[in-house]
Amino acid sequence: MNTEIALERVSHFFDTTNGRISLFNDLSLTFNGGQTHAIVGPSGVGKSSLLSLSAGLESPRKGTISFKLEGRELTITQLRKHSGFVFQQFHLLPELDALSNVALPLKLSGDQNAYEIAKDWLEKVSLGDRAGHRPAQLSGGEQQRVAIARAFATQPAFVFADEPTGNLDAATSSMITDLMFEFAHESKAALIVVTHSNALAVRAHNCFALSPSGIEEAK
Ligand SMILES: Nc1ncnc2c1ncn2[C@@H]1O[C@H](COP(=O)(O)OP(=O)(O)OP(=O)(O)O)[C@@H](O)[C@H]1O
Repeated sequence: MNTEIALERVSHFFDTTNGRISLFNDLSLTFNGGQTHAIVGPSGVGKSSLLSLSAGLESPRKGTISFKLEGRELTITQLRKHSGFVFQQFHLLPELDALSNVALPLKLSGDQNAYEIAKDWLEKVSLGDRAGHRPAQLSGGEQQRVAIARAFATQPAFVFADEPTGNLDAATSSMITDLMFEFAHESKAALIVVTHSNALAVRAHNCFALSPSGIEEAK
């Protein structure tokens, strides 16, 4: 299956009132479908920006990024329909309960069985009994499990995760990492994850180390 995100000679920078912040120059890499990819590197080097570009949330200043699903080029709008997201700060809607948070992207895509599917996913992350609880009534680890259920419930081809274990203790991080990798393997989604956690990075098929001088595959 030819599913991939390909960055070709991508350069990115921000022009600020204090001058230009250059992140990377002429960077080329491919994230293949059905595989797990970690992006590691020192703070401020541009990992989150690289993830954002790879997810089509931002456009690079120079170079091209193409998205393919089973050999077909995807537009950004099509890519969005096939993408799931997990963030360090969970990004759940505070006024919705766990079930509605997971059901929301399914409802937005017109799925008639949104609530049944969401219920199954909450059970998969062992939160079936917390379906009626809002994010404020859940711990950080529980909120991240809801976010993971939401990300995978739509059967995405690509899941983008930015520091998904950044705010969690070691035991909870390990549980969250297990869930993400288990679901990525089961669903054959490409998982692209930015992390400072070595324990998480070593689980990925590919580990890309970003540094001021460029990117290299760490294993
Ligand atoms: N919208 C923006 N405008 C100006 N500068 C930005 C913007 N977004 C990011 N930056 C800067 O770009 C650099 C890279 O940021 P980015 O968040 O991608 O790094 P990171 O490697 O993910 O860092 P960390 O590991 O600390 O989260 C930082 O210096 C940041 O301040």
